[in-house]
Amino acid sequence: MSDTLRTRMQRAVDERRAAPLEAALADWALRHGGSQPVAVALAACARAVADGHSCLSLAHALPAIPGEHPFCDRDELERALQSSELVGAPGESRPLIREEERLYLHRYWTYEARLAERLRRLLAAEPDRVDTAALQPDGGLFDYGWVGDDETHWQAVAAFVALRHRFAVISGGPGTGKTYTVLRLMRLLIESALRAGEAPPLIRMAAPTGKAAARMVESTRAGLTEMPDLPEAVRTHIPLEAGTLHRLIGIGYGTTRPRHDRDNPLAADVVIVDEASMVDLPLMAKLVEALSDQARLILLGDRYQLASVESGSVLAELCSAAGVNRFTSAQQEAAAPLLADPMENSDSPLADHVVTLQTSHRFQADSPIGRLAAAVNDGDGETALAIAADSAPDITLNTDTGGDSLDELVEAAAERYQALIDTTEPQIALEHLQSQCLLCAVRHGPTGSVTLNRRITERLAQQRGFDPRHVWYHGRPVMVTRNDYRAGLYNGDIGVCLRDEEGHLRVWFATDEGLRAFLPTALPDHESVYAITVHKSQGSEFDHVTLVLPLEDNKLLTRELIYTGITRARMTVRLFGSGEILTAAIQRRIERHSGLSDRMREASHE
Ligand SMILES: Nc1ncnc2c1ncn2[C@@H]1O[C@H](COP(=O)(O)OP(=O)(O)OP(=O)(O)O)[C@@H](O)[C@H]1O
Repeated sequence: MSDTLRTRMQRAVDERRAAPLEAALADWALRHGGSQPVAVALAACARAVADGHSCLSLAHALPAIPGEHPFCDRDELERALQSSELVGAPGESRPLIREEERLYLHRYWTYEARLAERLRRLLAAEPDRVDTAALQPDGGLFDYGWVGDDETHWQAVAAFVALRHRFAVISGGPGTGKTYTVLRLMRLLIESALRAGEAPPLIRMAAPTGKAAARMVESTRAGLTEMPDLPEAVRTHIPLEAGTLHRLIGIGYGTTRPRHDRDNPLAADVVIVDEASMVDLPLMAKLVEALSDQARLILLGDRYQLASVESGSVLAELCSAAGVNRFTSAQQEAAAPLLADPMENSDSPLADHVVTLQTSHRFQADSPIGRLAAAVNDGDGETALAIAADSAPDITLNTDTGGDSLDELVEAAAERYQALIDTTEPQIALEHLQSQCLLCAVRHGPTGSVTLNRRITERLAQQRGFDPRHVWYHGRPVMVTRNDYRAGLYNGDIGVCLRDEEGHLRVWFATDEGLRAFLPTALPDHESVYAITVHKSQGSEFDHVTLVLPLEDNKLLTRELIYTGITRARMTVRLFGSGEILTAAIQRRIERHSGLSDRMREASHE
């Protein structure tokens, strides 16, 4: 019998329905006394994690060998789980943990439980008294020019929330002023310590990727130039450095155990994390464990963006448990001078910690891209299509995705990328790359990034007479796909290969230290970047974006993916895909199973 299961699992691996790890885990379970349903459940848990879930939700589906029907019925599964030595209750040390309708790999149960426990402690800390005077119009810190008399200045409220609590989330789309808010918040924290004769807080900034960290520094510097009245005594305590979260908590190459944890906490009074939507469950759990007891954690990000490719969507879950700008009555009272309208009462313990900024200061409020993004977030495919069809030149919609149309897309892209071949100036080539991008919803298939990269390379080679089989050529744009701290190149960095006067090929990047050239052989992992996936584009912005949808609907096409793709554009968006596929995508939400929201809800009943 067991051999049958092993054979079936192996067949699933051979047919690429299952990963080798799933078969290995099922085999391990059988060898360690697990029954067949338990072996299949263990493999299914590993698969759930690989698919981005924190656990296997038994309420959604019974465990199955991928591509087959559930392995057994619910009763048989219950009996198997209850009688197995491999399955334990929360807190037990067993490979699988059963908690209500959720089945976890032990490690993921621990991440989730510890994250929730630390967050609950942060939430339970006595709120600080905040003098709202500095945040009001007369305080002079926040520009009230754009806010109507009967409107709430949500940036000021976000600063209030982060000053009042040890844990705060400031969510907002591109240009909604997250950096603007955080700079003023840092100023208030530093000034209040200096006034009290205390040491100013040690503030550390970090982001999930090196590139996002570099952008954080860039925005902070730019924001500081807009604060000419900032006293020098305060300015010197505002950090002008940011690193990856891995680096912050001391996770090195080849280890997943951080140097900083409960026993060796981080030296930081305030930790500010940007692009927090990209932080997965294990990393978020390690981050909160590394905080000292008195530290303040501020997460910045966009609740509507795609989550990390790894398991968990912590930011989105915390935000959705909090709702959009609703406070408990106690907090409404404390924030009353800042709130224009009475708001709906919330009884979620998270509500007081989350503020959503909704006004972009980079685009006009009623810009077509802003309206399209809002319709996508509302799941309103019909309105999204109407905006897309009627907003040229900001947005254009190409619903004819036939072969000719795809050929034209490749042809037009190749035409534009000729500019990289026509220049020998790295600055000009890099600016050109910042100005436009072809974003693909998927990696494989006729409209996937792999195919489009290949086709554009071939077309350029034909037009410009080079051999497309040569990996390196003058004008090749590349994206780094792995951090290389020594080289100072990070996952997501985009560079361009140019031939210098002596005829040598060098790859140029705009880094913190200005333009730098690398030997092609010295680059960390990388790939051509005429077209990239929406996932890879997170944290980047371009003037002009073409978002290419697949020709067939697919469960990975979600509202979050479409939103992330279109909000990468600063000026224009071209949508390439059928109306049906676009609306189907807008209606589909990323669904990730986890127990985090339930655990946080429990906090209110403690
Ligand atoms: N209240 C405001 N009054 C005037 N200008 C503002 C205000 N808020 C933000 N801005 C300006 O809008 C621009 C975008 O703000 P900021 O960089 O803080 O946004 P962000 O949310 O951090 O954006 P991103 O997510 O793209 O990094 C900046 O130039 C900033 O100075």
